[in-house]
Amino acid sequence: MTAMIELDRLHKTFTLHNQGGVVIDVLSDVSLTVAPGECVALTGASGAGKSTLMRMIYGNYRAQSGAILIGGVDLVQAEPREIIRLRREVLGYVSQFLRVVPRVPTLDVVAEPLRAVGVGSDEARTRAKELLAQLNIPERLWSLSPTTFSGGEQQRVNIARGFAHPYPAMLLDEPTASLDAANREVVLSLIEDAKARGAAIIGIFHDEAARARVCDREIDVSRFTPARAA
Ligand SMILES: Nc1ncnc2c1ncn2[C@@H]1O[C@H](COP(=O)(O)OP(=O)(O)OP(=O)(O)O)[C@@H](O)[C@H]1O
Repeated sequence: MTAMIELDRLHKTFTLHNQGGVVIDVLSDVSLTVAPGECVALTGASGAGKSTLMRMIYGNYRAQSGAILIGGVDLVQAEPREIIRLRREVLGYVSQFLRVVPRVPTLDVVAEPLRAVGVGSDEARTRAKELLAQLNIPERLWSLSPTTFSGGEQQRVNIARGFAHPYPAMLLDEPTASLDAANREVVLSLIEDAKARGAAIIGIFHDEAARARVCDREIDVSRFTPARAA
């Protein structure tokens, strides 16, 4: 099957302009493919480069060389406009933290990614309600902005939002961290559903049991870490 996500000989350095222009070699020669329906876990010690790699795949960090193909579009070469389109239609990102927009009701926060791809208001809200109910957000909170919600409630709203649109490619950054057992189970089944409909997923999971259950392969990112001078 053709890959949905394909990383080809990526190289990433950071230049510390405020520290004498020191160049840190973080990742080199990263090649990796993820097929539709497959979930790959990034592992490796703290500082190995897992978050850096995720941020590169989402287009937040620019690679020095190599290619990041998402559904055939190379993010390394793409114009900002193209990256925005890709994030809206193709590439989802779910972190543990919600970026709260003040005054927008929770229901609309969750429905928004669907509205953005042209889904009608009623259908988008129906899907949002379904996800909020699944993630045990009490109905009395749906019309309120999540600004004042607890950390756990915000995390679950963020997950609902992240899974509203069926992205063909998804990046998951610790999606089960600090959830209770029941909600963790809901998130794992959302991931399984996404795989079943053909999503290609890359994730960071410190939760080993979660990783073992939903991931098909593990990639230890330290294999891409250039030997660093002491
Ligand atoms: N913006 C940045 N500027 C300079 N160096 C950075 C930057 N971001 C990350 N690094 C360096 O890149 C290396 C990899 O960091 P990264 O956060 O990707 O690791 P990680 O594997 O996600 O670690 P953890 O499991 O602790 O989150 C570290 O040595 C870090 O200091």
